[in-house]
Amino acid sequence: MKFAVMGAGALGGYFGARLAAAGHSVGFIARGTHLAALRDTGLRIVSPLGDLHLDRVTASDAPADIGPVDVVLLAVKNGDVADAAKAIAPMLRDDTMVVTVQNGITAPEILAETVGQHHVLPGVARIPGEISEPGVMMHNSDNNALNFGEWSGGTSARAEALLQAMTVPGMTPQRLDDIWADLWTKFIMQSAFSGVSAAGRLDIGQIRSTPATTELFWSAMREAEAVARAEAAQVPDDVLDRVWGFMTSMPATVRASMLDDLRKGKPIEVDFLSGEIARRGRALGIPTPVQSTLHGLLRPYAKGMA
Ligand SMILES: NC(=O)C1=CN([C@@H]2O[C@H](COP(=O)(O)OP(=O)(O)OC[C@H]3O[C@@H](n4cnc5c(N)ncnc54)[C@H](OP(=O)(O)O)[C@@H]3O)[C@@H](O)[C@H]2O)C=CC1
Ligand SMILES: CC(C)(CO)C(=O)C(=O)O
Repeated sequence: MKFAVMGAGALGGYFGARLAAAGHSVGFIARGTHLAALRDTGLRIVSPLGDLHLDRVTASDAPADIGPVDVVLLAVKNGDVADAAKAIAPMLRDDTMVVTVQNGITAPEILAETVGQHHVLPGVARIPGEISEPGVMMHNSDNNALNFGEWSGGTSARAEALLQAMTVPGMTPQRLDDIWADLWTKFIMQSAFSGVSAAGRLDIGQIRSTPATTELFWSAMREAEAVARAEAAQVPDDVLDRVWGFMTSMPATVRASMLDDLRKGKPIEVDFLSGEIARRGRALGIPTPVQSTLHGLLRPYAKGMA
């Protein structure tokens, strides 16, 4: 299949590199010093699942240079989704699939407003990592899940073909019948994790080993779960235990991607995580004091400090 990665950062770089190494055609859309490094020295993945160096990649800041593709992996941060949705027009045919990976619940809707819902396959990624220096993606655990599904549920020939194409070494794709349930499950987790990790400058090990901080994390999750259920999200009855199981399975040094962004002075996704839970809670009449506090503490950094 012919892929394009819109936003070849941590996730886009990782998945795009694995797909390219397996023989797929992959065009990377990047910018700034990272694009310069991709052009000069290629893309390097440092990963417990095996390092990879692609010394030549097709990289540009202009989607027209890549042209129409079968699949666009939309891997920009939430705050860039609306602009990226407009920018990818030259890479779309009528039947191009656009897969999202953003934390939170709003990216598929924002994307669909511009490109149309029929293009969009909402996705959920569980893969801790960051761009550690231009041209280098550091993968911080062996989690590499990319779940996706059809917007309206069930399956389709195109979703099955995509699953097959993405089943390559270093990737664990899964097609789900109800991708929205997984988006909400991750949203419950990530609103709590990113808020506590970033506000407290804490990695996952510190959150797990400090009872008061563990309780804070659970309180934030309970608020997010209440909002999810009021929104009729079909999350499992034991969603919080499942999330905690995932939290305890990750290496102690993993921290939320939002903490990495905060430390780099980059924009952070707080409006799309704790802020979105608090906003929906207000609309639904559900109290969200912990999520609102996390949002308030982090909101000053939403646009970054760089
Ligand atoms: N990192 C992680 O551990 C995880 C992240 N996620 C989610 O995945 C999404 C992507 O995160 P992540 O990979 O960390 O983000 P990154 O910041 O590493 O990657 C996004 C990249 O897209 C680039 N970009 C944005 N807009 C454009 C544009 N118009 N043209 C060219 N390049 C562009 C950014 O450039 P620039 O840096 O200049 O802005 C950046 O290099 C987020 O929504 C996050 O919530 C989900 C699971 C795990
Ligand atoms: C929890 C983690 C690292 C795992 O995917 C994540 O999604 C993030 O911090 O953005």
